[in-house]
Amino acid sequence: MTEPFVHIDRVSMRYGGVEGTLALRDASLAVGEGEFVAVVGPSGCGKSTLMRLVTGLWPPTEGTVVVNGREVTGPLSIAGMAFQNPTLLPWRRILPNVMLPLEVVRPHRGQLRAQRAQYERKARDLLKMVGLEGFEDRYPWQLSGGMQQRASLCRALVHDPRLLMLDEPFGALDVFTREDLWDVLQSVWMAKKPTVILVTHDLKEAVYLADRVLIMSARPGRIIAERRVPYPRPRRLDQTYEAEFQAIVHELRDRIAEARKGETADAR
Ligand SMILES: Nc1ncnc2c1ncn2[C@@H]1O[C@H](COP(=O)(O)OP(=O)(O)OP(=O)(O)O)[C@@H](O)[C@H]1O
Repeated sequence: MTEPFVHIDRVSMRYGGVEGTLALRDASLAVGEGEFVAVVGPSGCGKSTLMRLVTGLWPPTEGTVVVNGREVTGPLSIAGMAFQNPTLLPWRRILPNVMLPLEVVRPHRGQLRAQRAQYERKARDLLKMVGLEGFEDRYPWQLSGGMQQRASLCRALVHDPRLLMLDEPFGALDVFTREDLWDVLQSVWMAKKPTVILVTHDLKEAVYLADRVLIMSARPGRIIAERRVPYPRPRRLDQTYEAEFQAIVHELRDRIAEARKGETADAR
């Protein structure tokens, strides 16, 4: 088997010193290059913690995280990220907010001055794709929460990251916007094939988007099971109403319910 693009190997994470909260224990996970995985599990089981370790925002207490053949020891520049709360800079208009990674991430930051028009076109195309054409010159506070979230997604994608880390990016959106953005994400994935790790509470979303759904135990979290999703792409929203699709969603729900029962004496 080829090396996984993301390899989390027996990682534990304790916040706040030896007496602190054990968020992950002995968690392992391998994701192939270009694969789309979703991570689901009971609330508080350590999903966001897992994301922070992969992106290098926190170091693990034990174990290793390797991305693209290198151990992660600090913030990862090849990753695009989007979270549940849009984190746009309030003093910047939408277009420069979306273009921010191009100012920060190599090799783009060295090329930005020479290729500004091209980069700007790309940012505008993404904004158009998510339905924000005409809002490029607005400030974040002039947009609804859902619109800000779309802009955040554009910012996560603008530098064509090889790794896309999405932590509940659609959690706060209404169902129609959410489903629109699933298809935006699906199209981007089909076009560019980034490796994607998506944390979500929405099991339908997980099954619709991922190649593989990973199920975490209750805290201290680790991956306890996985479910492959057999459908070729592009997937269509009407498939989500089919019996087989719904059976997969139910199977995941049952497994998470079981994981919650194991919630635990074990949590320290
Ligand atoms: N910065 C922190 N300091 C201390 N404890 C933390 C910190 N971040 C998370 N925790 C604790 O670690 C555990 C796992 O949190 P985490 O946010 O990773 O879970 P989650 O699965 O993403 O939760 P949810 O499903 O509710 O979003 C929780 O008990 C949480 O309180």
